[in-house]
Amino acid sequence: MDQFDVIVVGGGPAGENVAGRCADGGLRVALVEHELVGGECSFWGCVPSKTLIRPGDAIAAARRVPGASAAVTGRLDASAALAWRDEMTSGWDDSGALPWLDEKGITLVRGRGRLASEREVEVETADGDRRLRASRAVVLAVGTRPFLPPIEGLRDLPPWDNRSATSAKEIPRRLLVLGGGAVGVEMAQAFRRLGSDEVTILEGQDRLLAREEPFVGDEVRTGLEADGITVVTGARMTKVVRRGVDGPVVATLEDGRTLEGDELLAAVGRRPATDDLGLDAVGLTPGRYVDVDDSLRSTAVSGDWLYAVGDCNGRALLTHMGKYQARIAADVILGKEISEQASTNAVPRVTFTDPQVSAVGLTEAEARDRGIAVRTATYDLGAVAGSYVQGHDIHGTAKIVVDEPRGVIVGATFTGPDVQELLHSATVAVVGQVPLTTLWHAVPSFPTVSEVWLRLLEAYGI
Ligand SMILES: Cc1cc2nc3c(=O)[nH]c(=O)nc-3n(C[C@H](O)[C@H](O)[C@H](O)COP(=O)(O)OP(=O)(O)OC[C@H]3O[C@@H](n4cnc5c(N)ncnc54)[C@H](O)[C@@H]3O)c2cc1C
Ligand SMILES: NC(=O)c1ccc[n+]([C@@H]2O[C@H](COP(=O)([O-])OP(=O)(O)OC[C@H]3O[C@@H](n4cnc5c(N)ncnc54)[C@H](O)[C@@H]3O)[C@@H](O)[C@H]2O)c1
Repeated sequence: MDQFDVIVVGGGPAGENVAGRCADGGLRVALVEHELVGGECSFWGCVPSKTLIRPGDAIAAARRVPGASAAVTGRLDASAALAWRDEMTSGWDDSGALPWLDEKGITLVRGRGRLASEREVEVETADGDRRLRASRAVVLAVGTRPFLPPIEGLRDLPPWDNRSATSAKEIPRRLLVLGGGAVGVEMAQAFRRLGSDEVTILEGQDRLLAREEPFVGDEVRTGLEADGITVVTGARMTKVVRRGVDGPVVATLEDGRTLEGDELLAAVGRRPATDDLGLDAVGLTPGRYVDVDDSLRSTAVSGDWLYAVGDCNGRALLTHMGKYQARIAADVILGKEISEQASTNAVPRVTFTDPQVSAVGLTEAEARDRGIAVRTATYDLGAVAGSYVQGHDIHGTAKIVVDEPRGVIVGATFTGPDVQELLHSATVAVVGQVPLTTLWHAVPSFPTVSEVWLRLLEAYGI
């Protein structure tokens, strides 16, 4: 039996961070990973998707600038974009991540890990099974896998998932996208701009990105349609079939309409990768998210030894949130008094479409559901001087959701080009619970898009 202080199962961003911080704190750490160290984010999620989005985004940005637009004459070079994606994923090779583990003294155990009993993990390695024992903690950081809805014929296609989309070697001429959430809208626009002639998104809800403020879905839809993408909302696919071995995919909707494409990307959410993790050996239910408290400890396993961080606890399926939870969990394991706060009140999120969407904290509807006495302010992001000097056709919206009795912001949303960089100012305001009367003295520079803060406060009545 191999003895460690801490065993981390899953080497994605959350697992790497908890392992690194525990090792920095002087603990002996084993990191168990059965595919690539770096996880979904580095190889089939954030990194390749943002790389595929960037070329089209850069061209769109140049086209908005008089003078620069004249220089955009040719077509986007899709094969160079795919080659850059290959470079950014190191050709799906994780050897670049390994020296870091060595430097920290972390033992990498390659293989599939399973909980065997309290504090024990069995790993199926290429050289046979290995049993590891942790004196302090076992941390689950196994992430998620794509969810496939039970639609007739869907599994048999087979459909593209996030892995096939982000590692695509060719741009399909016609792409159907099932699901208008983050993966669906980002990949739809990326492929359209990389050269797909026809892209259609089918979303079951009445609008895209339905968990965000309602104007978000409307503005993203307008942006996608301006690119020539067809958006179908409030519709259900009942059946799908591929004609012949390599023929087109034909999807039938509930109302009898049919949609045709060369590939179908299923982007309808995720499920926890916990079905084959030995959860039953410690009294938990396989296939479910691992419920944790604010120390990131399992709420259902006694003895304070089992933790879950990142996607697999279902709190916030985002890399930066998994890494944040990892830092908190490591500190708890190291004996510090600290607890997770951001996942319930202050999750920052960016959807990298054009227009971009960035938001933090609660939407107006969520705040009202929580019984907060809310007042909001909204401002046209294109109407500030910082936007004019960016070029023509800079559109977007900024909205703050204010807890009126307390005079603090509990949520903020921005749409428009490059609003990703506005987000952290809002996150600081939400997490710091900065009174609006204090924010009034945080003067945004002229001419920056951040001046929208000033306009929002004026619109609120400060
Ligand atoms: C297309 C796409 C784009 C995305 N873009 C963004 C973005 O721009 N920004 C953002 O914040 N988030 C983004 N996300 C979400 C982000 O990828 C996840 O939130 C993040 O990867 C979660 O990190 P994790 O460490 O919890 O899990 P993962 O990254 O899924 O890593 C889990 C690791 O555990 C390993 N593992 C699983 N089971 C076992 C086992 N039994 N034994 C050993 N190893 C195991 C897996 O091989 C994997 O390496 C995107 C997701 C997708 C699909
Ligand atoms: N930029 C980013 O940060 C980024 C990018 C991509 C993914 N992600 C993360 O990855 C996770 C997974 O993304 P996702 O887009 O797969 O899931 P999601 O939950 O964000 O969106 C899924 C969408 O599919 C729709 N849907 C569900 N079933 C359907 C059906 N049968 N027919 C039609 N539509 C259906 C839902 O209404 C929803 O709009 C997200 O939670 C997100 O946090 C983040």
